[in-house]
Amino acid sequence: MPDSAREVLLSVRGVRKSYGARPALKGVDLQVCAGEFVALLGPNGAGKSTLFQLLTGLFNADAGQVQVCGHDMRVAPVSALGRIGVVFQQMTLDMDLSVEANLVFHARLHGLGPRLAAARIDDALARLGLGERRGDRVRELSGGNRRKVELARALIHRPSVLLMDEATVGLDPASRRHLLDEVLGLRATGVGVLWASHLVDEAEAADRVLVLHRGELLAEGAPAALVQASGRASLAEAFLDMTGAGAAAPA
Ligand SMILES: Nc1ncnc2c1ncn2[C@@H]1O[C@H](COP(=O)(O)OP(=O)(O)OP(=O)(O)O)[C@@H](O)[C@H]1O
Repeated sequence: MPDSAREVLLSVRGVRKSYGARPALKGVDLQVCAGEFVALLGPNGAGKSTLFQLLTGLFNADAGQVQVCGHDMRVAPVSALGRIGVVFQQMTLDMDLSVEANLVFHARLHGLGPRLAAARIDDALARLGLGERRGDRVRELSGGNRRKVELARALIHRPSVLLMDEATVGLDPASRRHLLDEVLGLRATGVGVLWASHLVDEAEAADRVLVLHRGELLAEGAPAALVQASGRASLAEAFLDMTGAGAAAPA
């Protein structure tokens, strides 16, 4: 369970979604609190992307409720979405625009004035070690640096909740580690993170792990607690027991 002393930033209750007759989410409940890193671990087809689409307002759930900082996604979508930053599984930068132009575009979408946008872009690029690359077209960057730019973009409006959907897919081990460490470091700023992955090692440092399988949450707890409850030696083995998935190690 989440720490009851912390503010709940993201609340999902009883969320259901089907594609035709096929259920993708069968009544999911979860919370993410301020300064918390929650790993949503699930094999392919578990329903992670469907959940993220609901959380980002791309479509509505068949039933249930999503609230961001107290704003209901159905009733007040603009307020709810304004508190969210997201990095989707598929890259969504404009490859032919520069790093800076991509960030400026997004800052304007969020209503940031030119001065504030410039200051935040300077700050983000410096922190991510991309200051020298600001004028480069995204097409010229490595996969790891593209993901860093997406992270900078997701944070430009200072969201309360950061959603990361399989954000390390296709990255080499060092780039995966850098991105994960960068996001783990956001806890100190009070941002609540929901990190979806099928890679167990990415969940090892989470405050809580949620195991999603075939549209249902099978387990929830700190990594060590899940391992202990499973009677297995590692989180990877516990996850394999629960899901039967061959997802313990990165591809
Ligand atoms: N647009 C769609 N139409 C029909 N079925 C879909 C659609 N999108 C997802 N599904 C099905 O819903 C279930 C959940 O899929 P989803 O993509 O949300 O899972 P996931 O955990 O993100 O998996 P992956 O890591 O493979 O993307 C799967 O059975 C999938 O086949």
